[in-house]
Order: sequence, then C-alpha cells, then structure tokens
Amino acid sequence: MNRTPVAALSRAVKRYGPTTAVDGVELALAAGETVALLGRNGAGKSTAIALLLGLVEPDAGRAELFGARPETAVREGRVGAMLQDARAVPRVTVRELVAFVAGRYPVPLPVPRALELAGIPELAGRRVDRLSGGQLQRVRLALALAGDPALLVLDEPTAALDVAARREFWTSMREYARRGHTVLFSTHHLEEADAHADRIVVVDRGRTVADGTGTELRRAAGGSLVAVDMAAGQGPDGLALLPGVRSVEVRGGRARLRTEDSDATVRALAERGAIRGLEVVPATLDEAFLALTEVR
Ligand SMILES: Nc1ncnc2c1ncn2[C@@H]1O[C@H](COP(=O)(O)OP(=O)(O)OP(=O)(O)O)[C@@H](O)[C@H]1O
Repeated sequence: MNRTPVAALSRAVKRYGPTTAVDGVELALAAGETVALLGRNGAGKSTAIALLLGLVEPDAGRAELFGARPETAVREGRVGAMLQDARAVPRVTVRELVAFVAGRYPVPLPVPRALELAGIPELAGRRVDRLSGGQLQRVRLALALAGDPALLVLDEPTAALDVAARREFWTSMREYARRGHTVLFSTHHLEEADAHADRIVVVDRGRTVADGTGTELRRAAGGSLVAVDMAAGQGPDGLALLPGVRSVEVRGGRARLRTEDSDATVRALAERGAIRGLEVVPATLDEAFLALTEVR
C-alpha cells in the first residue's frame, strides 16, 4: 500500500516581515481522508494552505503534495483549490468559464457534471459577473472540481453560503470524498468540521495544537461537566480536590464541576453521599476549541 501522504506540511515555517504566519505546523493527509483545518482568525490556516499549494515558499521545513514539490502536482492537475480571494471574470458565462478551466486539465470532468456536483446546473448560461456572492462561491467550487482532481483544497468554502446552500455544498463534497478523493478544508464552523471531516487539525499561532476526531478533541480538551445539587447546609469544601476536577462553580445550590475524568469524579461524589440531581455532560467542541486555543 502506498503510504506517501497526499499532502504534508512538516515543520513548515512562513514569515511575513515580523509576523510568523506559520510556525512549524505539522499536517499529513492520507488518500481518501477529509480533514478540517480549524483555527482562530489569523491562526495561519490560509498560509498553511498557500504553502501546500506552492503559492508561497516555506522559510523552513517542507510542503509536499503526493511526495513531491507542490508545483509538480498542481501542474499535473492533481489538485483543485478554492481560495478566499474571489475575483469575478467579466462577461463570460458560468459554462464558458468552467469549460475553459476544465480544458487545462488532462482528464477533466464533463462540464455539466462539474456544475451538477457544485449544485449550479441552472446557472450554466448566466454571466459570472452578475452572480450573488453565494452563487459565485459555488462557481468557484465548480472550477475547483473541473479537473476531477485527486485532492481538493478549500479555504473557508461555505463562508458566503446560506443554510440550504451550505447543506447542498456538503452533500456534494461527501459524494466527491466517497469516490476516494482527498479533501482539506478550513473553516470557522466547528459543527461543520465535526460533521464532515474524518479528522480535525487545530492550528493556533502557526502551530498544530490538536489533531484528531471531534470526540478525541472534546476528550483531550477539558472532559466533561458534572453537576449535582448540594444538600442544605453543605458547602463546596473539598469539591475541587475530588479526582479529575479542574474547576468548581456553585450557583443556586448546584455545583458544577469541570472534570477530566467524570467516572472518577462521580464515584468520589457517591462516596461522599453527594449525588442528587446528577448530570454528566461531555464538553462541547466549542469548549474544546476554546480550551485548545485560549490566549495564554
Ligand atoms: N501576505 C501577507 N503579508 C503579511 N502578513 C500576512 C500575509 N498573509 C498572512 N499574513 C499574516 O499571517 C498571519 C496568519 O494569517 P492567515 O491568513 O494564514 O490566517 P487564517 O488562519 O487563515 O485567518 P482567517 O481565519 O482570519 O482567514 C496573520 O497574522 C496575517 O495577518
């Protein structure tokens, strides 16, 4: 089996003057994987994507596609990309533009198929410079798909899409991924990352701070919340010392314990005879993300 990653950044560094946009980020995508790149504004996601596509050169470390320099894979038409800077081309129709781009690839998708996958067959005859932001976004998806690339790289692909368009977008993307293609997308929508990626890579200040499934990230970054009613007259004394507990908050006669090991915390509460109105809630991905990227 060929284990060369489809896309890899190893200890990649990219500086812009005094700003280190990417500071040793690690990333590896296996064939057929869908991976989400998650991070705050300015975390380095777009720069990491630009490095992978060979649009910028790393100052240190390596960026590779299919085990070679990114330019080679891009030239061979093995990569389709949808980046953030959308510039409309004047006067041409959607069909003409997609056909033009498809014509530059060795084995492109038929244009109607690219339009269908992007969910815009009805826009084929429309002028590109008269489309709405969301429509244009999907034309850009059709352009990224036009060459039937093995790897699709999408920088915040659903940013301009409404709820229905977003759902259609992910339906298309899943179909594309099901056919064995590899997809890397960046997003600020944690629920999208959780729902549509096999794996989430969290980038913060140019570094990879977490890499795993949504469940693994939730577990790694703060465990669960255990809540119990306190008995009359009982204070919070000692709760912070129970196994696993990171923090305690008491409000309205109810104690909320943030814990790394809810089983151990619940057992210890039971030993104290303190289990009334017990509730155990796993950390949300939002909480995990905030914990992983909190300003230290
Ligand atoms: N061409 C550039 N020249 C100078 N600084 C840049 C350039 N591109 C990015 N940066 C800086 O590098 C850092 C990382 O930016 P990048 O666009 O990669 O982040 P991002 O995670 O994609 O952010 P966002 O979610 O806001 O799109 C930021 O501080 C940004 O200001």
